[in-house]
Amino acid sequence: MDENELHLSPPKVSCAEIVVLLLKKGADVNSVDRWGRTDFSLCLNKLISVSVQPLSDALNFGHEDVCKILEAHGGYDPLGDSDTPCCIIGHGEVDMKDATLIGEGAYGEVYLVKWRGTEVAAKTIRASIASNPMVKNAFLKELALWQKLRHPNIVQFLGVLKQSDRLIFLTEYLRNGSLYDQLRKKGRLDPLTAVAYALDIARGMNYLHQHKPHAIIHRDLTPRNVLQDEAGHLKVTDFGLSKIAQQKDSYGYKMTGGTGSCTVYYKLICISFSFASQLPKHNYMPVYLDRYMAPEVYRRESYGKSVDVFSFALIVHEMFLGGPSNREESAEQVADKTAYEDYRPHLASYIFPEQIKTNATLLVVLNFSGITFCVSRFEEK
Ligand SMILES: Nc1ncnc2c1ncn2[C@@H]1O[C@H](COP(=O)(O)OP(=O)(O)OP(=O)(O)O)[C@@H](O)[C@H]1O
Repeated sequence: MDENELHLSPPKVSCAEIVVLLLKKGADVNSVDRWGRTDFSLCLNKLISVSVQPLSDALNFGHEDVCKILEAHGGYDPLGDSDTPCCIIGHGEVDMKDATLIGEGAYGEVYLVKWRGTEVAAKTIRASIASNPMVKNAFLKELALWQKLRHPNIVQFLGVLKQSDRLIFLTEYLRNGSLYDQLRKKGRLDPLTAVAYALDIARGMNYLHQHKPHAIIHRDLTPRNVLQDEAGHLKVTDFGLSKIAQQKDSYGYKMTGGTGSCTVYYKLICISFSFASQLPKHNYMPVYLDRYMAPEVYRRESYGKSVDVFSFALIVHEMFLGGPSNREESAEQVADKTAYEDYRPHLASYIFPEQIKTNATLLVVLNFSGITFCVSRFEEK
């Protein structure tokens, strides 16, 4: 099928026509994707690919007609301000033959390498992903946005390694590995450590959410994407890269059940950086299902920054609990129950630290960090 056309039974309707129609119906211009998909065109889901920000997506795929319509209606490209190309590091500067393998994720392997006398992490992107020019382009745009960010709780991006055959980028190296590894080894964290970690993550996320001119939504905040430096501080990494996974789906990659090891809750501790309902919404269809996914994402509804708040709350819960309460269930089962049965993992009062329940200074500390936190009533069982 020509990707410019959707075969509705009959007649054929072009994407541009659908977009115009939906805008007339009052659809939010930043929620209509290049396929004309909005909340109320979900019936088209089976026919269409999925996208994140409509205008960036349309630009990426060269749908000029759709771009014009979206721009005329005030659509924006959150990546538009990242025109600055990624900092390129000459391949002679890093010897990949001397690289030590640190780990492997969905996109490729991660190595420890030396660059300018410093240990840094080199993330390789599988050739099967990077060899597609459109996907590579989208990836580089994301990296260009990342390269502009500077925050003590955001992993520092350093540059893209000039390699003809592969896509490799360098970030700072965090010696203590991921929060996921730590939780797996140690289990439940002591309350003060958990609070300190929560603040680190929240500060990093708050910085992303306050990014101007448009908020950066992580979409894939999990303990695997939170790394720890030698001093014990946590830093958030890999934001925005979940979009690339999404691209993978369009090219026939396998949807996985997710590797997330944990589960969690939402109502018990409701921690919000901001008033989620007032935030801009986007459509996003996840490829990797995981236990941290907000119900609206799983249900393919419009979403905003609050999806990260959901994942964040789950991580906080897990730090107190030490692991998922329903390990026996698959990520998909958990996501399904959360989205459609209003399931929220239980946090028993004997697990929930007394200090957190009663200690008013916690709220002061949280507010002091400039983040609006709201710790809701703890549900006793
Ligand atoms: N900058 C870094 N410094 C130190 N270790 C890192 C760094 N980035 C990644 N790692 C390690 O490499 C492993 C693989 O990372 P990667 O980001 O590729 O995948 P992941 O986050 O574990 O999973 P997924 O790709 O599904 O998100 C991580 O578990 C982490 O331990």
